[in-house]
Amino acid sequence: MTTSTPPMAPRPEPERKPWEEQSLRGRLLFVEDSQTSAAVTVHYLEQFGLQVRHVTTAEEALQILGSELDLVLSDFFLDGRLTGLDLVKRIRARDDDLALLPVLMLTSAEETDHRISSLRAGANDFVYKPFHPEELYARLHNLLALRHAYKKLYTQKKAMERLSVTDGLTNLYNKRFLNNEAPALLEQARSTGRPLALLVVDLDHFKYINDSFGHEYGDRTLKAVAQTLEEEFQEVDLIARYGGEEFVVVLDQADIGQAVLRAERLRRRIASLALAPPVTASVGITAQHADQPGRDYEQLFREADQALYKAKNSGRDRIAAWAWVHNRAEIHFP
Ligand SMILES: Nc1nc2c(ncn2[C@@H]2O[C@H](COP(=O)(O)OP(=O)(O)OP(=O)(O)O)[C@@H](O)[C@H]2O)c(=O)[nH]1
Repeated sequence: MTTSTPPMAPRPEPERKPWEEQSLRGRLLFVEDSQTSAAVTVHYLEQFGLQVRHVTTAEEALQILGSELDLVLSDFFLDGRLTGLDLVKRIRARDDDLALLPVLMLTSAEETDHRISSLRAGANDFVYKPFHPEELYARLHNLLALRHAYKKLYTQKKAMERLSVTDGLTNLYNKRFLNNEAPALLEQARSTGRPLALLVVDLDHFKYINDSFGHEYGDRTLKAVAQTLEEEFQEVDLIARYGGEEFVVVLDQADIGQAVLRAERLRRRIASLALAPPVTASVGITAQHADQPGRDYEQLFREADQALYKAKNSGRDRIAAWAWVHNRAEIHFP
C-alpha cells in the first residue's frame, strides 16, 4: 500500500501595504513637539514616499512656509506660544497661494472641541493619535490629490491671466493692459514729481510690405521689431503693441530729452534690422514734467499721436517730439 502525502496548503502571500503599491509624491511640513512620536511618524511618512521637513513649533513652521510645500501635518499642542489651531488660522489668513495649502491635524480621540475648532478654522482633515498607518496614508493621499488638482488649476489661471494681457504675435503687452497700467504710472510719476515720457512707434508703409511680401513676412517683421523694442527698453518700461504695426512705450522717469535720445536710438536700430526689404519707423514723443500743466493719460497719448502724424507727414523714418517753449508747446523734429 502506498501512502500519499497530502498537498501542502499554499503559503499566504505577505500583505502588501498601500504605499508599497503606490508611493506618495510631495513635500510635507510636519509640526510636532514630541521627539519620540515625531520619530515614528517621520519613519512612516518617509516610507509613504514623502519628503518630510520636521519642526517643533508653529512659529518655525510659519517661517519656512513656502510654495514648494504640498501639505502640512500638525499636532494640536506644540512647543512655543502658538498652537496647531493658530497655525491653521495664520495659513488661511494669507493673501497668497499658500492660503490654500492642505492641512491635516493630529488629535487625540478625546479632543473633540479642538478637532471642531481646527476644522472650522480651515483644517482639511484630522487623524487620531496613535494613528493607524494605513489611515494616515489614505488621508494624506486624498489631500495630495487635492493639492495637485489645485496646482494645475493655479498654473492654468496664471497662463490665462498672462494671455489676457499680452499680444499673441509679439508677446508684448496688449492695448488693454496698456490702457489699465499707463494712467496709474502717470499718476505715480505726478505724485512723486518725476517725469514720464510716452512714445508712439509706427512702422512705415507696412501695408506695402504685407501686400508685396505676404502676411507671414509681415508677421516676422512685427516680431523682429517687438524684440528690438524689448532689448532697447528693458524691464522698468512698459512696452505694448497698440494695434497692427503700432507700438507704445511708457518711459517711467524719463524727461523729454532722454525720451528723444532713446527714440532716435530705437529708430536707427529698426532701420538697421537685417530685414529685406528694410523696415523703418516713425515715432511721436511727448512727456509730462513736474513744472508743466498736468495732463491725463488720454491727453498725453493724443499729443504723442499728433507728433507721430507730423513725423509721418514730413517723410517718415523720423522722430517728432513736443517741446515747451515759453509756456507754449509745439512739435519739432529733434
Ligand atoms: N502681417 C501683419 N499685418 C498686419 C497685422 N495687423 C495689421 N497689419 C497690416 O498692417 C497694415 C497697416 O497699414 P496702414 O495702416 O495703411 O499703414 P502703413 O502702410 O504702415 O502706412 P503708414 O503708417 O502711413 O506709413 C495693413 O496692411 C494691415 O493689414 C498683423 O498682425 N500682421
